Amino acid sequence: MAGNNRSSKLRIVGKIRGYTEKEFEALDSGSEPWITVENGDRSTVCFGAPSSRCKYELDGVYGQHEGTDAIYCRDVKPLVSGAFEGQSSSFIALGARGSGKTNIMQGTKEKPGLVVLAMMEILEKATEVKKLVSISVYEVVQNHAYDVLDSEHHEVPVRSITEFCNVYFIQGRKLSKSQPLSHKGLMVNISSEDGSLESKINFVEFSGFELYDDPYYDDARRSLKNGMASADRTWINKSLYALLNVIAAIGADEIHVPYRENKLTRILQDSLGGSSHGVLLACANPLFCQDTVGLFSIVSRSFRINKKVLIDTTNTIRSSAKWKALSASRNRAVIKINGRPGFFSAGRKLFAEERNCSKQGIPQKKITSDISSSQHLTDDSCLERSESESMTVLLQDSSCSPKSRLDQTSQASFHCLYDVSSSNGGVAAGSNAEDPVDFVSASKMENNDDNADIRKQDDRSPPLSQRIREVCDSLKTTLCASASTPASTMSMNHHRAHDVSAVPYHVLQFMEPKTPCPENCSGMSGGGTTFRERSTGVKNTLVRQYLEFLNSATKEELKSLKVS
Ligand SMILES: Nc1ncnc2c1ncn2[C@@H]1O[C@H](COP(=O)(O)OP(=O)(O)OP(=O)(O)O)[C@@H](O)[C@H]1O
Repeated sequence: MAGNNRSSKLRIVGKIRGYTEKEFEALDSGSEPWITVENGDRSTVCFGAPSSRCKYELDGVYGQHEGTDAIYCRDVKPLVSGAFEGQSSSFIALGARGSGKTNIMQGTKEKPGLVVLAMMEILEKATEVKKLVSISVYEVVQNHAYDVLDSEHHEVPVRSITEFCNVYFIQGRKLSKSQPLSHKGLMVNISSEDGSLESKINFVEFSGFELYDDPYYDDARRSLKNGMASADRTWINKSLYALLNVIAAIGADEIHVPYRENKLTRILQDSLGGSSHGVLLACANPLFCQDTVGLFSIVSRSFRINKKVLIDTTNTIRSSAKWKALSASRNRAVIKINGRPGFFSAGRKLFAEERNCSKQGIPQKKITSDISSSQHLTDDSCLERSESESMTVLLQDSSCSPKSRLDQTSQASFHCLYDVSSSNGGVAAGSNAEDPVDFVSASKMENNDDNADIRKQDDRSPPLSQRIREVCDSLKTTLCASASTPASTMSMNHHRAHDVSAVPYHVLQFMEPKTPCPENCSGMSGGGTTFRERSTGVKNTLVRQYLEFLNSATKEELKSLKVS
């Protein structure tokens, strides 16, 4: 595999599984393969017959005949080397059911998988440089994390590959067999001799999924006797979207990365994004499988977002004022739509379109060609949408430009109020260390105490109601200060100015002086701004802030708003 040689911290690659004997026997001689790797750059995967090819570009695609060794050398070895330089990382294999994930990750006795190959090298290097290696094996089922090995100590030290295989395969498999539909994770911790953690590598085998619930498709899934229950399909698909949202946010260099939306992404938080490296391996069934097309369509979208950011960086567009303004406003737009990057909803739209096609009985060939055309449409429209959202926020921002001291105060407060990326649970991509969620805490989360998130959030930053009160206090102080100056005193009714400092905030924001200002007072009221103008400006800003807050606040935030 050649593929793209991008210097990205996140690589998105594909692997086409080889045929099983049964599949090979069932193939018509001379029939075209359903999925192929394009010969040229080896980074494009093609679905369907040559006439109606649907293509997706990734960082690289491993063909059917390329083994686990090839994936190891190109995509896992650098992560292992990085781990001994303090670089944490994640390797995530995902794909539809029966797409060969287990075979790639765990392998067989004869052909060891990526996990075993990596552990061999890690243990060898650790002995050389005198580091300690310990592992945690976990499963995520229904958004609950379980420690497979040792629920008390969470980490089991390993010194040799035999020891590792005993712990991982013999002990681990006993339990994992009872949970066939789960995300299986192996966390390898590398510590110094004094026991301090230096880096970790996460290997995740994502649960096999079924994106489509239509029995219309005569695809590979039919060979699986047990269909997936809809409850399982729901939680697995939800976590797939959560993971891809995180990948897309990292790829797009968003400030807010929605790690907290899912247990798995929380566990991976300190080894995915920020300064950590990551590889996403999309596994493909070699026979027709609509889920595989769906997966490649969404991962290639993440790839393009990532690539676009890299191109922008090269062209130094990102240093331009326009880019900065757009980027900053887009981040606020992202916060505004509940922390979900806007572009990802385009993915959902695509799925909805595909699903509708299938329900209407449109043949598969038609659907695949529709996918390729609608893909471009959704991509463009999602960018447009994102930018128009950005512009809305930009307009909102420009409307509170600092004309006077009062407005400056309110603008600062506006940013303070809306800078919720951290209080919302999001962690800036470059600051993972701020709030590490290691497996210890993940297993504690088994209790599924959703309020814990909110409480933790409260520990780190003051509640929103407190911030609003701060805004109110600073406004009152400013109003009082301007009221106490002789010019201001002349420009307004003294009695009213006195009252202003005493009225509660929720009354103050809707209050406006009823007595018209004398015509000559504008020259005396500082900066040519009358009290009425300032008051109206303050009122508008506050009303806008309040409406924004009421529209986006959670139930808990609304409850905490009670004015004491
Ligand atoms: N490279 C390969 N060549 C031939 N057969 C393979 C290859 N990889 C996997 N298989 C076969 O394909 C089938 C599915 O593989 P595997 O169990 O690894 O898929 P999976 O994605 O882990 O499935 P699930 O999500 O259901 O757990 C198995 O029968 C396996 O033996």
